Parts: sequence; structure tokens; C-alpha cells
Amino acid sequence: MDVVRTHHLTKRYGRRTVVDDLNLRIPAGSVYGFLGPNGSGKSTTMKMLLALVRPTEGDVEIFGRQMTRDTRRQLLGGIGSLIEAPPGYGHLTGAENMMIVQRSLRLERAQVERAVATVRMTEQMDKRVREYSLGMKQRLGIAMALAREPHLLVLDEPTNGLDPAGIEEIRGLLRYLADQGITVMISSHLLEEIDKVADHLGILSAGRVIFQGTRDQLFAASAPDLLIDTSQPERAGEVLRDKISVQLDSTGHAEGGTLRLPGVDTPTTERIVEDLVCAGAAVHGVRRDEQSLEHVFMKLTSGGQL
Ligand SMILES: Nc1ncnc2c1ncn2[C@@H]1O[C@H](COP(=O)(O)OP(=O)(O)OP(=O)(O)O)[C@@H](O)[C@H]1O
Repeated sequence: MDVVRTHHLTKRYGRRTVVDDLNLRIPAGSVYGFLGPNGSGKSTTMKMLLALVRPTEGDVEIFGRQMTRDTRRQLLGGIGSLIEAPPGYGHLTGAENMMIVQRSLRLERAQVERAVATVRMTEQMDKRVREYSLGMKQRLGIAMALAREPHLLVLDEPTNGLDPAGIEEIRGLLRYLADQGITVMISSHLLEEIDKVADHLGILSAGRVIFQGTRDQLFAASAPDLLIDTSQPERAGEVLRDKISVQLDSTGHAEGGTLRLPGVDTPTTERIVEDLVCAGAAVHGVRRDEQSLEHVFMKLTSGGQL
């Protein structure tokens, strides 16, 4: 079952379309990494899921029910969120901030205490929030989102500005929450920050989803560069130049060189090798380049296609 589904979700500001025809699918129990460069429309999408921004077109379905004026209150009751800057009044202590959350949502004290313990902030509750580090502020914000014991947690760039240790701490927390059965949607403009924790990915570029699926599917869909080792790289380059974009890899051998060919599928690989051999350019190696997910992401969001 999907916890979140959107249907043709679109937001326009004036003539500008900032979210364009989005069909998101967030499976129950997943950690869904919502990725895209700055300005690609992640926050706007999340705000539409939380009914903070009204869609221009399309609709949002949460827990299998359409978000309408009548269902909104109930559906939002099952969602915890952290959007933009960490919340909380700086001049109040962590405990006082949590008390405000407890009262405004009419929660039990035990619920608030559990949320604070989950983010490992119990010892910091007597400090004023303005004395917290950024990581502590983020954790307090997550505790606020968790206090209502949501089924879905929506976190907009919770790792923004954190040092590597702080990022790892948030990752560990998300893994723990996912193990408890909470579905987590987390946005970031840096793949490496959420790659290790997200099992599903949605990649946004200029308001459109350019990939949605599992991490493995992302790799499978994006063919790694083909590397061809040949003892006559110039000759091989000439043979292929008209047919395909070729570059001579910097890792050329003394006795020859390596050609790098992007976006080549298996049948084309077979044809290329045949062409080279027929043209007298000996081939002594054909391989695929190992690529990192970061590389795939950069390729996709800089206009590359799947
Ligand atoms: N209220 C608004 N009025 C007009 N334009 C807006 C408004 N809110 C957002 N935008 C524009 O919509 C685009 C998408 O913004 P959004 O904040 O959703 O992107 P984002 O992917 O979350 O980026 P970032 O990581 O920088 O927050 C941006 O170009 C932004 O300037």
C-alpha cells in the first residue's frame, strides 16, 4: 500500500510552473528520499502534501484517502513534519517548547517524553533552544514532529548545514523510525546525505519527476559508460566519431588507450566492437565503468535522460 499518492499534482505561481504534473508513490514503511537541486520544487511539493500550499491542479491522497477540506484535519493528525528552519522558540527551554506542543496537540506527557528520548535529547531539555547546536535544534524539531506518534513523517532538508557526525546521527534516527514502521519522506539536494538511508528515491528536476523507484532500479535504468581498451585509440576514435560521442579516457595505457562511450546499450556495444575489429582497430578490453549513485544523480539532474 502507498501512504502517499499524488495525481497530476501541479503548482503554478503566476505563469511559472514550479511543480509539474507529479505522480508520487510512497510505499508504506519506506524511507523515501526526495531529491533535487535547489529550487526544483521539493519544499513546494511537501507543503502541498501538508495542505500548507494549495495545488493549482491535481490532488493528494494520504493513507488511501483524498485530502479535501473535510478529511484534511484527520489526515494531518497522522503526519508529523519538519519544514524549513528548525521550529522552537529560542528564548524558551527544550522542555518548555515541548510543553507547548503537548498542550496545543492535547497529547499525554508520556508521548512527549518518548519523542524526546527517541531523538536522544532528554538530557538537554533544561537548556534554552538558542543555546542548542544546529543538530540539537533539528533533533528537537523531529521530536516535535514525532510527539503525535505519526504514521508518516515529512522532513524537509533535516540534514542541511549539519556536519558529517550530525548527518550520520539523523540517518541513524531515520533507520530507527523506519524499523518502528513509520514511513519517512526526507528531502535533500545532496544525494550522499540520504543515499545510505533511503530505500526509495524520487528525483525532481525543474518541477518534474525524472526518476522514481528503488535505488537498484535507478542504477539499472542508467547505463554506465562503456570503456573500450584498444591498441589504436586514434583509429578507433575515427571509426566511431560519426556514430557516437567518444572521448579518450585519461587512464590511457602506454601501448594504447581507452575510449569512453556514454549511454551505450548492449546491442550497440556488440555492433561497436564488430565495427572496430572490421576496421582493423584491435580491441583488447570491453568493460563498464563502475559509477556512484552521486554520478548517476548529477547526470540526471543536469539534463541527462534515463
Ligand atoms: N510563494 C511563492 N511564490 C512564488 N514563487 C515561489 C513561491 N514559493 C516557491 N517559489 C519558487 O518555486 C521554485 C521551487 O521552490 P521550492 O522551495 O519548492 O524548491 P526546493 O526544491 O525546495 O528548493 P530549496 O532546496 O532551495 O528549498 C523556486 O524557484 C521558488 O523561487
